[in-house]
Amino acid sequence: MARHPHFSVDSLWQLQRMGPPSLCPDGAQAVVSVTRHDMAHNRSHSALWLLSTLGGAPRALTHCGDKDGQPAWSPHGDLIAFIARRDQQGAKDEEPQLYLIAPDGGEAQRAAVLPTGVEAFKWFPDGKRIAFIAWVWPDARGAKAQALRMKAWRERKESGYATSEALYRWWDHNLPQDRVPHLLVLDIRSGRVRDLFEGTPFELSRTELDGSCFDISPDGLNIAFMHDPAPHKRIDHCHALAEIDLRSGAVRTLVQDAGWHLEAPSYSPAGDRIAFTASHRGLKHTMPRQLALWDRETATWSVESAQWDHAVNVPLHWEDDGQSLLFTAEDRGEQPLWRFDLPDRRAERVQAHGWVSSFDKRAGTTLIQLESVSHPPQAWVLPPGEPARRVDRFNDSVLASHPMGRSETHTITGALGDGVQIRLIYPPGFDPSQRYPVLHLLHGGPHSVFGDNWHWRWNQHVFAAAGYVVACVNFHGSSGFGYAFLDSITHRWGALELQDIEAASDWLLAQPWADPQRVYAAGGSYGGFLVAWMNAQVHSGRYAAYVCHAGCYDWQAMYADDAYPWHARELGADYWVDPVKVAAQSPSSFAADMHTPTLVVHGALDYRVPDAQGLAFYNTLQARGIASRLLWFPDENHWIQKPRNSRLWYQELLAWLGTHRLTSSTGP
Ligand SMILES: CSCC[C@H](NC=O)C(=O)N[C@@H](Cc1ccccc1)C(=O)O
Repeated sequence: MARHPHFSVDSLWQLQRMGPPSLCPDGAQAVVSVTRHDMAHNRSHSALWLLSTLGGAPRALTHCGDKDGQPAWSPHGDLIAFIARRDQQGAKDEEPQLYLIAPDGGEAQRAAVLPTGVEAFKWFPDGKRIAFIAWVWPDARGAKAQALRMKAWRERKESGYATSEALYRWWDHNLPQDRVPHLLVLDIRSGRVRDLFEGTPFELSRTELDGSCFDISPDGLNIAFMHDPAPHKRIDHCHALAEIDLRSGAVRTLVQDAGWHLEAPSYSPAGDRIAFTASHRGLKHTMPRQLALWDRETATWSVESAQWDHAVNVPLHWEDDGQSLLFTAEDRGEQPLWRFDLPDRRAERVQAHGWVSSFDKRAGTTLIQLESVSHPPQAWVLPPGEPARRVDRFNDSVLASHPMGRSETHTITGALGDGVQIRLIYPPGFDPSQRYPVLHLLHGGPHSVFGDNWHWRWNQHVFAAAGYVVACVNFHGSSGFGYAFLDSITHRWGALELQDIEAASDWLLAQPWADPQRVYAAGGSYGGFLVAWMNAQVHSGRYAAYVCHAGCYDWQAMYADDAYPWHARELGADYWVDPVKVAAQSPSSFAADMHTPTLVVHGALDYRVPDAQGLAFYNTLQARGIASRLLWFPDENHWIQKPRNSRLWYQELLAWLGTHRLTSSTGP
């Protein structure tokens, strides 16, 4: 029998990545964007595909585009709109544009030429108009004036960026200089565009610019949106909900409360209520998103899920009867789809197990994208009263020909005597009578999780197939284990997490298969902070080597990041108020105690954890004569996203780990 090669970074990049689905009105088909990668040419290509929920084979819908994304089926089913940057009809798009295509064939047509491009959009219920988000110059009136400003901007010879804003960059890009995100409406037949915020001080959230930041009422007469009501925008401001009357253009505030951050408005089927998420930032920065409702008749709002210890994800999807809502929410390393029943304020799982990354529901048909630690998102239809049925086959042959090891979870006793979950991923053909190296992968956030979900960047199976038992500890501060667990690390970053990781290492080292000379830890961002922290806090000879990817090293210097207004709420103080408290949580303060070989990785375009953090850490290790290596990418951000850079990343990590083991002189 032929032996299949193990899963590797090359097999990872052979897998196709499916975007969120949009169902047609009768639920018989869904459209998705599917991205394929070309390792040889270091390129990616996205096209639209149709999936039948009734049993037919998937069908490619677009062929000419290169980056066709965010498809949405029109309310009458006759068209699919999507966003693309194309070279067609004698014009090359300078900015992403809206395209329309008939689901049964033909090629897509540009819906209009939108000078400032389009970020996200939604169909009006009449199927004749589309509301979309674009970054516009607020002082320029009309499409012609915007086009002139855009042309002048593109042709300028200076590259300097000048701003007086507090919020001017986000993750990996500068926000467009002097432009703000507005909501516009395109009339498809006439091509006319109206800027709903023109001449007003309103703008959408500068950082959460997707279709969930606004919603169109079922009668098409109003649009509800979230926005920062303060004139000087900051990421730590609480957002309010407002509604614009499309006939008069008048905007009225629906809910505004300095303590509550409000997001993702969604009209009920009758339009009489708006569901949204609310988190009480006035109390704590870490407060979870709860489900809330605004009532038109009484003009009052209420939190509906206060007694349910889960953080509600967006989007919120109303069931047709207006009595319940669908959304996803994490639960102990899973992320099921839930139905929240409004009359008795109770949540029940719609999908029993696993990790639902996105979903849609039309005409009684529910389509979910279900992933696990061992496969990327797959499309499943959930027929009422019947077992779930898979409706795509995108990656089956690649996965079938690259066997993976099994995975399981254990609960150990961690800091404060609490139960802490470890997810283990074993090498293929794992034999417990043999010895294996152990690799901790530490997640970022800190308020996120290594759940039963697929990872493109920290793919556990690539490491497991190279021979490591991979251990993912969901340390204190992780999401999905209740609010007390999530908030327990606030103002003392590093302390409890380290106890959990160390307890997990004790547990792992007690297993007969664990090689005590080959225990490693690697992590990105907050996970990178943790490995830098471990390097100073854990005694020599415990871990053979570390990998610190985009790690936070010095919380004072981290003020160069785009999230600086959040620091004090997590660390307990700003550095000028209590420098000792901030320094006590910074790995840089303990550089003299570091001793373990470390690979430092950083991308120069990372604005969340600027690369000066990684460079300072690496230079310190070099200056101190500790074995270290730097992998620096001039063209990557917080994440390594290009196929060839990703391959180099995995190769460097595996080579680094492979060359380090403890000897009798170094430990254990
Ligand atoms: C809680 S503040 C950090 C927010 C954020 N969380 C979402 O992932 C984040 O970017 N975390 C970084 C690490 C970091 C922590 C604090 C300030 C800047 C960056 C991560 O991705 O781990």
